[in-house]
Amino acid sequence: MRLTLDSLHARHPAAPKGRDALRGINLALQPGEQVAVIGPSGAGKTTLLHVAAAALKPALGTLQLDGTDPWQLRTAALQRLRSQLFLAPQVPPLPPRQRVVTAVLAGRLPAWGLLKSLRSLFYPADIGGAHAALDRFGLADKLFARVDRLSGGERQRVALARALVSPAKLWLVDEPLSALDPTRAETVIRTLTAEARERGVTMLVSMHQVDTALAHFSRILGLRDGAVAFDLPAADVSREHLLQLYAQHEDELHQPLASPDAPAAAPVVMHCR
Ligand SMILES: Nc1ncnc2c1ncn2[C@@H]1O[C@H](COP(=O)(O)OP(=O)(O)OP(=O)(O)O)[C@@H](O)[C@H]1O
Repeated sequence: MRLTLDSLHARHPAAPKGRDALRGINLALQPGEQVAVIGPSGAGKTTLLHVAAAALKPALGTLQLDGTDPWQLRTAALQRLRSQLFLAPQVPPLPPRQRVVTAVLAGRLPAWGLLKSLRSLFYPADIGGAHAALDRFGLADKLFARVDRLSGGERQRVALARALVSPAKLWLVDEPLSALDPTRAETVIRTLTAEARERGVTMLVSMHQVDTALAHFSRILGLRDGAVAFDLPAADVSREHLLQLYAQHEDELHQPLASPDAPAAAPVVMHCR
């Protein structure tokens, strides 16, 4: 799916009279493109994903999905378009007593009719599909576990497994690694990018892990104060770009950037006694 934002402004719904959280964003993603959004806390990353998912109406400017402005559509057409969008929030709102299999198959609901969807709540309709999706995120053994018995990181991965069973053509993923340890985070981001590539899905992912974003995405969007600070191939993002993007928020750069002039770290010497 092609995603286009043109001179777009948006406000947080809880602050309708406040300052715009997004200010004059111009952005275009081609079908199948994968872009990481980085920037300090409060930069507008989550707001951008919500606007792109047609969950938050722009205050000014336009959003287009495959050339259509969703906010010009009638309700039924808007619902159809939304079924092609998958928004994975940072904290997935999973019903606590639900089984994991049902939570994953909720991703399939837009492709099913009402009757099949209701039936699947009691008799999961595609257990094999849910199992395969969970397996990609190392959670196959949790298929019948209750959601409230999962850790925060496991819940986050269940929410991502939903994307794999959904019919969506645009994935908007908000900080998918925030509850994961570094090794797990590496596996998850590899899986997510590979699956999106295989399906030809367009993907916009917000991240705080700058080094992971640079390693796994070919295009990086730097957001600061609701505006695009840079939109560059990952290979062109320099230390200076990152220092400017995170100025006064240096603590948010998970791994402090080594100065190019700094001497290489001394090798660790282990002494045997
Ligand atoms: N609950 C809220 N009530 C009012 N305004 C909010 C709220 N949440 C966010 N905002 C406004 O929207 C702006 C953008 O917030 P947003 O959540 O999009 O940023 P973010 O880059 O995703 O931050 P983080 O990395 O901390 O999740 C904030 O700077 C703030 O002005």
